[in-house]
Amino acid sequence: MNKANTVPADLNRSLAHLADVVDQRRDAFKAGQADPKTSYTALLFSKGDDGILKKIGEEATEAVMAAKDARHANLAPEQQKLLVGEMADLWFHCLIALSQFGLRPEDVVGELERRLGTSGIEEKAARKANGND
Ligand SMILES: N=c1c2ncn([C@@H]3O[C@H](COP(=O)(O)OP(=O)(O)OP(=O)(O)O)[C@@H](O)[C@H]3O)c2ncn1[C@@H]1O[C@H](COP(=O)(O)O)[C@@H](O)[C@H]1O
Repeated sequence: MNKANTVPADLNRSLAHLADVVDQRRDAFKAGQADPKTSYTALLFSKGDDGILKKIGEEATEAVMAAKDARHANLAPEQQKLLVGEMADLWFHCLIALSQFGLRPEDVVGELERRLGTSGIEEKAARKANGND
């Protein structure tokens, strides 16, 4: 996995492009211009907060199960491919949730970039010291 032909030239741009599609579907659904019968994204938005969040739980569980299967199969390529598919489903449904709450993948990537270089151990210790944990 992770060979050149499977890695987008620009991960941020790919995520932003997909988020644009999702946001357009969200707005079209609200305007009555996207049909849940023909658009899976519109179908998710028709389910509201609870339906969207429930789907994230389902997809996360499916990703965990695929990871367990991949480990059991000694990371055989076919199982790795299934795991990538489940992770892609999970990321996609997270993009739907971000859109539902008026957020963008750029917000998440920005937060991850902000954290770059800060050890999670140090960050947690600082939170505890500040009484925020
Ligand atoms: N990236 C995705 C994408 N990834 C996953 N999925 C869908 O997410 C669903 C995953 O659900 P499950 O694994 O639970 O399987 P399921 O049986 O279909 O779902 P349930 O019946 O269990 O609810 C599948 O129906 C996939 O087709 C996606 N659907 C859409 N997109 C993107 O969104 C764009 C707009 O899609 P539409 O709104 O459908 O036109 C597309 O062009 C794609 O770029």
